[in-house]
Amino acid sequence: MSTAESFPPLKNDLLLRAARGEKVERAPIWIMRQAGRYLPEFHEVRKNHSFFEICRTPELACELTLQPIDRYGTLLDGSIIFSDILVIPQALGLEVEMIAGRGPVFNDPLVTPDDLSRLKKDVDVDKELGYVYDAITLTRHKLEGRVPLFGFIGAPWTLMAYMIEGGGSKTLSKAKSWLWKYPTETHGLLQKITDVSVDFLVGQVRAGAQLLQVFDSWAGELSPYDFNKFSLPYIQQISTKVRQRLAEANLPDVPMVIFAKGAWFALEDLTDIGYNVVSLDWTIDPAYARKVTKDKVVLQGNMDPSVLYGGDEAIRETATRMVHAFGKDGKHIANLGHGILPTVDPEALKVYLETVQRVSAEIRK
Ligand SMILES: Cc1c2[nH]c(c1CCC(=O)O)Cc1[nH]c(c(CCC(=O)O)c1C)Cc1[nH]c(c(CCC(=O)O)c1C)Cc1[nH]c(c(C)c1CCC(=O)O)C2
Repeated sequence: MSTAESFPPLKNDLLLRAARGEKVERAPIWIMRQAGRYLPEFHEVRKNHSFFEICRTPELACELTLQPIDRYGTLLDGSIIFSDILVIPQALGLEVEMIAGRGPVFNDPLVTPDDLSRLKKDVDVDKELGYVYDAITLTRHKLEGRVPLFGFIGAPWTLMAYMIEGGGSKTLSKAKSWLWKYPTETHGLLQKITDVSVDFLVGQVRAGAQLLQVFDSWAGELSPYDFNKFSLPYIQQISTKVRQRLAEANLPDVPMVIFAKGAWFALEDLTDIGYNVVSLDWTIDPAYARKVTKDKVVLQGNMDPSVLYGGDEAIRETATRMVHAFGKDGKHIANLGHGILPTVDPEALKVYLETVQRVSAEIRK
């Protein structure tokens, strides 16, 4: 395997500097789901391969990771490895398929704690998910240092919810019923996912990931009380243990980002659990977030992804307002408040990227 020393030198380190909380010349920008279905070049590749086949083929995962970087050039300051949060449930032994029009579907989701015996006992994460590491290493080379590369995972609560619901769900009532009916088994499952996640994130850094993001996409479905009990302790463990393990292995102490979608109530707690960056969805006002987080973390986000359907003028106006709201003193990584939607015009995203870069440079002069 390649060592960090053998990767091409980084030419644009704006995202890394901003994530560490340094004062930078303008807000860096990248977009959640920037490699995906809104790009015609994505569909060109996708029509010949299933989704998880792409994830498991490092050359294809690399090609898709690079598509937005090739298209937008210097308008993007970061990349994220093409993969999915559901590779961990797969590594634990569950079968997941991506069905057109429906999204992810588990063939045999967990129904009661008896089903936990179907999960693998000792998961050799490096063996099961080595294909992600290979994709990361290859991509670091092919990026040629243009921008840094994110690795990622789904948070334990979000993954547990998928494993029980068996796919998307409006209410998460099946997964939530576990919290109260089977609290002991729930904590056991969350711990198991956490342990695998720690190994997996360390492996991603060893393979070349320069930042890490944890997606707790379903955080906002929990009450504050249940979030504190069933999500927060595990995402905290992840940052603490990953940093310990990176130090022990002499690997770089990479910046970590937490995105707990919908969990506005947790904003203050999220500043104290070992993450450098807290990612905000669009329902949180940037000035409010700055006040609550007391400048302890870098903030990421947060334009409503649907504004990209609103025409160039609305995009410019909203993006400008957002950049001003996060302030000229920095500590902001621009993004959307959630992933870019699949039917957005790629030219609309370009307007957003251009506006953010221009306005944020202007106000910091
Ligand atoms: C919840 C979640 C998933 N996956 C992910 C999350 C967390 C982020 C979020 O909250 O949106 C994370 C993810 N999924 C994908 C990436 C790749 C990198 C990138 O952001 O560019 C990342 C970071 C590719 C993907 N993951 C998926 C696609 C589309 C697959 C296809 O071609 O059909 C892509 C490009 C499929 C996927 N994967 C998942 C769902 C619910 C779906 C279907 C619906 C949807 O796309 O939003 C699970």
